Amino acid sequence: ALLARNEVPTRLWGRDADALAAMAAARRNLRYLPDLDLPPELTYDSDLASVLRGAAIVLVVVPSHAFASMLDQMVPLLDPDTRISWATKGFETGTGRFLHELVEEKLPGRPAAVVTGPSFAREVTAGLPSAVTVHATDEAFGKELAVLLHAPNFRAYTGNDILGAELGGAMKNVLAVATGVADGMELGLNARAGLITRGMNEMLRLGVALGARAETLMGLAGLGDLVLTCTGDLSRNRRLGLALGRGTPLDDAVRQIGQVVESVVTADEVGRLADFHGLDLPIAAAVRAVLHGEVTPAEGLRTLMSREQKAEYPVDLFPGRR
Ligand SMILES: NC(=O)C1=CN([C@@H]2O[C@H](COP(=O)(O)OP(=O)(O)OC[C@H]3O[C@@H](n4cnc5c(N)ncnc54)[C@H](OP(=O)(O)O)[C@@H]3O)[C@@H](O)[C@H]2O)C=CC1
Ligand SMILES: O=C(CO)COP(=O)(O)O
Repeated sequence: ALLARNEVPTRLWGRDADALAAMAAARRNLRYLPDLDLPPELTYDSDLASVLRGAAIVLVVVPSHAFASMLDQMVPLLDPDTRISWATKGFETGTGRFLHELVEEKLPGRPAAVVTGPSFAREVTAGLPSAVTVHATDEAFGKELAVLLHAPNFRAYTGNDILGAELGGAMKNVLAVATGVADGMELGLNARAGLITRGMNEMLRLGVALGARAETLMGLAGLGDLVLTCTGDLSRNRRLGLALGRGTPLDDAVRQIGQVVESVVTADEVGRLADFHGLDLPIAAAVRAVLHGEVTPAEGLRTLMSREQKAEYPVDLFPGRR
């Protein structure tokens, strides 16, 4: 909708031809955003080959668990000079691989970019002010995509730390569950701020271990999206936490939300990455244990609160930088 409003010729593909036809007729996304008008310039096509033919840029926004299979469907159909971008937040399910690693494996050398940052789809579609960031493997492509997205009420920044940008967007979903649980248990505003800040500490420590830049994680892709998702009730991941904190079983909570809740798979992948790098990330681990039903939210909280006292940053994250 944003691109079409910017007069960028935009074709929307989806796997459900009937849903697309209904969207085209109503000019509304009847299932997910039924009350918001979509721009008349947006076109719809359920044939993947025809929608990809001649496309200058593809923007993939399927859930992370579907990203690899979506790429596999697209690769044989893509023109050689089509550039690829995504707004998906998460890792390859089961391996902890970053999505840019999948793109590089399946489309080696192809310019690639992630669009990420604090941006609830509902608010962007409604034209409310938002700011995101575009991190790309190719500087010219990142700038071009940011220009296409940039609008009077939509700021698109650029960067070249694709790993950091992806990590921030994936990890904030797990941390949003933690703050949601605390709020669902009515633990108060101090608990919420403490969890957001100590969650940021976990994002920074994992990010630095993986080679991300701290600035990326302190920017829109990390802190910005963390604050949004931990505090905004439009967040599905926060709402999952709220429901768990109030005692709703996981399956019921996911069913009631009725959309993708990325943390359910991302929590495992964050655990996998943390283990691989020998890192102790207690909030992310507690979320994972709650999601697996290994502990109740109350037990998870007790474990977090009874950890040993220590320095806020026991290890210097940036040795030599003062
Ligand atoms: N919503 C938001 O505010 C934001 C979301 N994101 C990220 O975007 C991604 C998608 O989120 P969102 O759109 O909100 O999720 P939704 O659950 O609202 O929609 C997911 C869409 O992906 C489709 N889909 C699911 N599996 C497949 C598949 N295997 N092949 C093709 N299409 C598939 C679904 O189709 P169907 O309807 O037929 O099930 C649906 O249209 C996530 O990674 C999320 O973190 C990023 C920024 C903001
Ligand atoms: O990523 C988002 C906003 O930036 C959407 O968050 P949820 O997936 O938690 O709804």
